[in-house]
Amino acid sequence: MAEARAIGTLPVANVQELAASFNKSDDQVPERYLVKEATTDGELVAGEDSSLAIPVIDLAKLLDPRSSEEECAKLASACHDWGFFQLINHGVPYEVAGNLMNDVAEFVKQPLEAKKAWSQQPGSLEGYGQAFVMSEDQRLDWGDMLYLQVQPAASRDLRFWPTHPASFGRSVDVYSSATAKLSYRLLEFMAKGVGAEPASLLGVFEGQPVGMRVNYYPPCRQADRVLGLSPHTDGSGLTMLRQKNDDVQGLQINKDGKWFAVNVLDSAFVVNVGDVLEVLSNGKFKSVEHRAVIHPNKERISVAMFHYPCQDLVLSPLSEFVTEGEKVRYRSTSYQDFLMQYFAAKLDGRNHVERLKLE
Ligand SMILES: O=C(O)CCC(=O)C(=O)O
Ligand SMILES: [Fe+2]
Repeated sequence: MAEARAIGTLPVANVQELAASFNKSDDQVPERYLVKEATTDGELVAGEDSSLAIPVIDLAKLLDPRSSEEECAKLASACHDWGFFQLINHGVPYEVAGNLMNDVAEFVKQPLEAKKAWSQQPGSLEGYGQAFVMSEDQRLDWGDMLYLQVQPAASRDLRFWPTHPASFGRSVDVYSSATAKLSYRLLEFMAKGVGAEPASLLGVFEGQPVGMRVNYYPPCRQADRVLGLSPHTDGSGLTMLRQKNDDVQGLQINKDGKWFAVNVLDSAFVVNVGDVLEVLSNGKFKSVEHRAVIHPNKERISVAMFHYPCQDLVLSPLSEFVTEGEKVRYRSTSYQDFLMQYFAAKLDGRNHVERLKLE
């Protein structure tokens, strides 16, 4: 990620502060945050009915030889049809995620002046602020972020790591080691689910960088006129997300042109396929467009862990994933170039991965 660190974003107002005064006023949403169409317009499927909800995958079933094959197949179709699933029985202790979420909430609660100690610096992706703001007239998202490279430990830039609360660093360390290990297990089962040898896929990801993004979405009185995070795909391999309050919905997934709201199950990870994994799998797993919407009177905090591939990767479908007689569907590119482009543009649906498609 060294090169990616050379790119940055334009500084913009802190949304937590803005929301605090806006929500007490009678004003209209500031022009720069206004979406063209209300986020409630168009078809939105709430996902109460299980056939309309993202699939649930059970790690205990994947690990049990009696159910593994069936669950692997379910995992593979979840990654193909939805690009998303919720993972239960994942074995990451409740307190490991709980400690991180508490520390993150503690960080967010501090006054802005205190948080400024960890602000993004010009030309840097890491730190507290926003991302993907490339021009003065770009519409802005209703949220603040803290982005850090968290693994491997030697790559950490501690200038951006909050020292309040004091346990923050330790919580991130324990949590990110756990999600990294879990991501390798999942990649192995995903490969098996499509009949591919897992070794080369694992070789691309094991021991490689992990980025962490804390998303803070303040409430907004006119919630349907703003977006917390614009529609996008993730530039990673596999992303694993948890949120602080499981009762506040925010994440929505675009499937067949409809937005599906995700009801996060208690203590589950929401896992999704990123652009890199779509390409490596020759499209057998899909990097699906998603967005975050805002609640009218509740804040929401989510933490996304981005599991990246090795930095010198030539990004192209792995031969294990190109079935005999099947076409190679993506052109080959240097992963570094891909990443530079990803972080040097505004969030814009599936455009990064679409550009790599051959058909
Ligand atoms: O907050 C969410 O639910 C979505 C976050 C997300 O998509 C991201 O950080 O890339
Ligand atoms: Fe995302």
